[in-house]
Amino acid sequence: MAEALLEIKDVECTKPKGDRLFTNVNFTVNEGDIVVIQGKSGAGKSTLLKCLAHLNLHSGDVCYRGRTARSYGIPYFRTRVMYVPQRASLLPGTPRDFMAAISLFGSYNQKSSTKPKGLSHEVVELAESWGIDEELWDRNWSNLSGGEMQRVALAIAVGLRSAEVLLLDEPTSALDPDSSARVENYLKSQIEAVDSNLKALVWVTHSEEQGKRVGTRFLRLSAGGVQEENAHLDV
Ligand SMILES: Nc1ncnc2c1ncn2[C@@H]1O[C@H](COP(=O)(O)OP(=O)(O)OP(=O)(O)O)[C@@H](O)[C@H]1O
Repeated sequence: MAEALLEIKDVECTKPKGDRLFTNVNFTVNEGDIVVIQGKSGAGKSTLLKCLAHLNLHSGDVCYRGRTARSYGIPYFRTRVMYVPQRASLLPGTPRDFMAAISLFGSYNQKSSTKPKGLSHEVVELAESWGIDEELWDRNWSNLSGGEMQRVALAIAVGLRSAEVLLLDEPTSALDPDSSARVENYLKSQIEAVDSNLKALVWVTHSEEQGKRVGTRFLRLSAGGVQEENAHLDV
């Protein structure tokens, strides 16, 4: 049986005003999984991803390879279980600044002999293969289009090769169908490749078609928790 990468146990989250958003969220993410999460608008899908990355207050446990985030140290944990936001426009500075900052966590794959400095080129090349000109790395995030932001943020998340699980929040919502297909195919190929650092994806999407194309498992989030379905859900 595949090793559990993430175990989510009794996760519950309340809104800032105290109303409960969701409770009783339990599921496991295994190597090779592309877990598609769907649910009504406002159900808390983005919030759930942030809880999994320890970016949002919650109760319950999220264990990565059998250990809590605190036992690893939260910054390190976040480089292994990495949240990729739908919009990176609120980040300060440029994508190049951001990549340098997260490289400083020293979280690149310890098994690899490649240092973060060398990885930068790989990240830029990956983004280039998705149509991102190198000039964009030195523009402020706020001056990139939505689709450019998404591709740059994804290229950093994948190309740094520190993450084993990516938490993808509608990662291609601003992309045209061709760009979206390129990103989907690349991510799927990474999960299928035996030598890839990337082992699983948790993917929030509103697109039924995209869910069918990428998903290996399907969860629906509601206030009472997540429901796993054998086949793709109709939204
Ligand atoms: N910082 C915040 N302050 C107050 N309320 C918030 C905050 N963040 C999220 N919410 C509320 O929590 C609920 C869940 O939001 P969330 O973005 O997680 O839902 P979602 O399922 O991802 O929605 P969508 O499908 O529309 O993107 C919404 O009612 C939202 O207004």
